[in-house]
Amino acid sequence: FLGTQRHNQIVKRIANSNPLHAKAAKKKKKKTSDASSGGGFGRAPDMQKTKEVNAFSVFPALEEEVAGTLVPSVSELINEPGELPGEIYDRLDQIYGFPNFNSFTPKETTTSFADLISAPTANDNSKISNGDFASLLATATGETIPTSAGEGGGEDSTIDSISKIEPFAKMRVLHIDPLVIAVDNFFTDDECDRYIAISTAPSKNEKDSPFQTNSKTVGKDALAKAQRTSTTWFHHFKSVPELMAKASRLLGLKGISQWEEPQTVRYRRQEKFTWHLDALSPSEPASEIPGGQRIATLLVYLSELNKEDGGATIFRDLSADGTMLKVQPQKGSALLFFPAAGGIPNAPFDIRTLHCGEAVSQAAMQDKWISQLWLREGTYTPTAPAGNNHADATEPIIQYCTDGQI
Ligand SMILES: O=C(O)CCC(=O)C(=O)O
Ligand SMILES: [Fe+2]
Repeated sequence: FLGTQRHNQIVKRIANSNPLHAKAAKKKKKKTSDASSGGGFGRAPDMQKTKEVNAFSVFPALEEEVAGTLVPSVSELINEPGELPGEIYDRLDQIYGFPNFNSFTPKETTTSFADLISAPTANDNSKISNGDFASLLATATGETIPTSAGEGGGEDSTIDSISKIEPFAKMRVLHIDPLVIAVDNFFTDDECDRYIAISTAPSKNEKDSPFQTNSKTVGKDALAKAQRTSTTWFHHFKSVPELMAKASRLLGLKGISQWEEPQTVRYRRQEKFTWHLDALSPSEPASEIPGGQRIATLLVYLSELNKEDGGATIFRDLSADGTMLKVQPQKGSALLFFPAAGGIPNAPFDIRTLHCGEAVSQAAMQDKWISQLWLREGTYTPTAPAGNNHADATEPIIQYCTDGQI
C-alpha cells in the first residue's frame, strides 16, 4: 500500500493536471455545465499512420469533443503498482456504480445504472447519438451459444465468504477517463496453469466439461463484423471458483449472479480479435436484453507475452506515456474496464473503450491465453455449457474462500 504522503502527492498531480478531476464528485448533483473544455493533461493518442489504421477505420475517429474528454493516467500510477488513490475509488463509485470496489465497508449503491448512463457528465456531447454507432457495434461474445434455458434458482444469493479474500494491493491505473485498471497478482501462477489445463483437458465428468467454440465473426452486418480467430471455452461457474470469487471481491459484489459465463480464450500464433466494443448493441434496448447491459469487462492474462510476441490488448483512442495504450499480457494480471457507463450521456456504451486483441506474432514463445468475464447490470441467466448455473458455484466458492482449496 502507498504511504499516505505519496498517495496525496499523486492525487494532487491528478487534480492539478486534470480539469475533469472533480467530475466524479459533482456527478451526483447532475452537473450540467460544460466541463469538457479540453482534457488539459497529456495529448490525444498518436494515430500512427500504419496499416493498422485501415483495420480500424470502420470505426470513425472520435469527434474532437469526445477526444477532449480523455484523461490519460500519470506515470507513477502506471508504473508503480499499489493501492488506488481515493479519486479513483470515487470514480468507481460515482461514474461506474461500484461503491464497494476492493473494499467491504459496505456502502449503499446510490445511483442506478440507468442514472449513470443518462446523467450529464463532462463527456456531454449532444452531437453524437448512439444510433450513429449502432451498426458498428460488435458484441464480443456474439458466438452461437447454445440456447438451452439456464437452470438457475437462488441465483441472487449472497456469498459472505467472498469478503474473506484479501483486498488487491497491486493495482495500476492505466487510464483515468475512461478508467482502465490492471490488477497484478490477481491469479497465482498455479491458478493460471489450472485454467489452461481445464480448458484443454477433457473433464472426468462429461457434463462438467467446458463448451468449446471457434466462431470466426461476431456482429450482425459486414461493418460490425469483428473478427476473432481464437478459440473460446465456456466454463461452468462451479469449475472456476477462484475467478468468480476474486472477480466479485474486486468489484465489491456480494454474489456472482450478474456475471456471464466465464470463458477462457486461446490465441495461437497469428490469431487475434479485431477492433470492437464489448457493450451490447443499442439496437437491442438494454431493458430488453435479459440481464441488461454489460457494465464491466475483466480479463486475466494466463500466459506472459513480451512486446515482440504481440498479443497486447490495445485501446485505439487511449494513450499512456504518449503512445497508444497497449497492455502486454503479464501472467496472473487482470485488466478491468467499463464498456458502457461513463461515455456519452444517453448512449448505452462508451465508444472511447474501442479495443482489440493484437495478433500473437508467429515467433512468439507461447500462445496467449486469457480468462474473461463480463458483468451485467442485472441477474444474468447462463446458457452454456448446458446446465450451467450460478448457484452450483456457491459451495466451491465458500470452500475456496475458506481454506484456499478447490
Ligand atoms: O484478447 C484480448 O486482449 C482482448 C479480448 C477482448 O477484447 C474480448 O474478448 O472482448
Ligand atoms: Fe473486448
